[in-house]
Amino acid sequence: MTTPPASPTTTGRVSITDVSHHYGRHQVLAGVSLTVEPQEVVCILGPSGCGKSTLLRLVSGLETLQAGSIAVGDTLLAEAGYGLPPERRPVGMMFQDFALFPHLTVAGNIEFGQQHRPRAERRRRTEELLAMVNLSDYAGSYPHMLSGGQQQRVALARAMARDPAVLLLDEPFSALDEQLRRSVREEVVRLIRATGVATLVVTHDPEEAMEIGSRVVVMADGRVVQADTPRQLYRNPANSFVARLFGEVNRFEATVDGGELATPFGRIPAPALSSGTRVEVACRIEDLELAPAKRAPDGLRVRVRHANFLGASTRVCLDALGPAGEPAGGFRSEIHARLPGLVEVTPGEELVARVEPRRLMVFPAA
Ligand SMILES: Nc1ncnc2c1ncn2[C@@H]1O[C@H](COP(=O)(O)OP(=O)(O)OP(=O)(O)O)[C@@H](O)[C@H]1O
Repeated sequence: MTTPPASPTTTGRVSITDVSHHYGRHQVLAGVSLTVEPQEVVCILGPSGCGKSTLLRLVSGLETLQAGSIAVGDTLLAEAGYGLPPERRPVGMMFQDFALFPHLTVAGNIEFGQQHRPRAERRRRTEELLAMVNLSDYAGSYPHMLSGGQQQRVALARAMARDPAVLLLDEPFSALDEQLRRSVREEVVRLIRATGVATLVVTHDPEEAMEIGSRVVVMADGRVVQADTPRQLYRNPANSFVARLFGEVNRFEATVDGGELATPFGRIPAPALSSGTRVEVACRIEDLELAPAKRAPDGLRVRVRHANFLGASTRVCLDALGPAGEPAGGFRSEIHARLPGLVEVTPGEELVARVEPRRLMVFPAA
């Protein structure tokens, strides 16, 4: 007999507090804390091996918690030495490969895990979920008869079948081809938001994280590096790693001198840093403006190496020049700009590059 969920009414904020985890002597999570509010979709973003899936497995109960605590509202799911069994946690999980049962129909897949419910109620809930994911006509079909996007929606309905307070999605769209991914992603996120369940999505795709997460938790080496809105992560990254995760940047070295930094794009104030501090100055390549040298006396002199038209934008590769037109020293001389639409430039052409000072990002030197 299957045990019922902790409580069908369990709800509230998901709190992951100071969670650490080792596999043998290999530490994969080191003091991770994060929260997800009801109705919030939070993405966990980070490179392969940084511990994202392990964190989801700890929340679902597939892995035993070694340190820290995990709770939903007032219900403790796990702490060191204690863990609710997975089937009693108010958690729904959807995996990268959908993991549908091939021998069960669509309705059978969605009914699975609802054994604690009386038969009539199970049927009713399955019908509701089929309608929610727009697959009522496919109740008797088998998974192999459905498209990738339809299978994904069945997997979502199955994850929702026990009315979870928390939905965990592990790389949910990576098995879909590029064309399908965007439309399925929009549809699934719309459905999730409509249900109002607190949702954690693991991805290694920054664009996907920005598109679906109201907040994004960036992880590296088992730690949270920054947890913020997509806009903050893009405009105010905590360090150079986060800056580069969300797009290409030009990076320069600089040294603080009398409360100011001399950058290739002019001097900027750095009142909080003492003289002699070495820093990295970075700017997004789309924040660079290019102008003909004659019309713009101020700025960084650059010479076009080559340009690539990419449809929505043109990416221009440039050499930074010193005041007398020689290749500039003191920082990497190759820089890039991404300009909207088609931009006609000629290799060898000299231009002036400018960046609004507020768009320059300053980080500790690596
Ligand atoms: N059951 C296990 N036993 C031993 N080591 C494991 C186990 N599961 C994961 N690891 C290791 O722990 C680290 C973190 O794995 P995890 O799957 O959590 O990372 P991830 O960020 O989800 O990576 P990916 O994006 O590649 O899925 C990796 O180095 C992995 O090899």
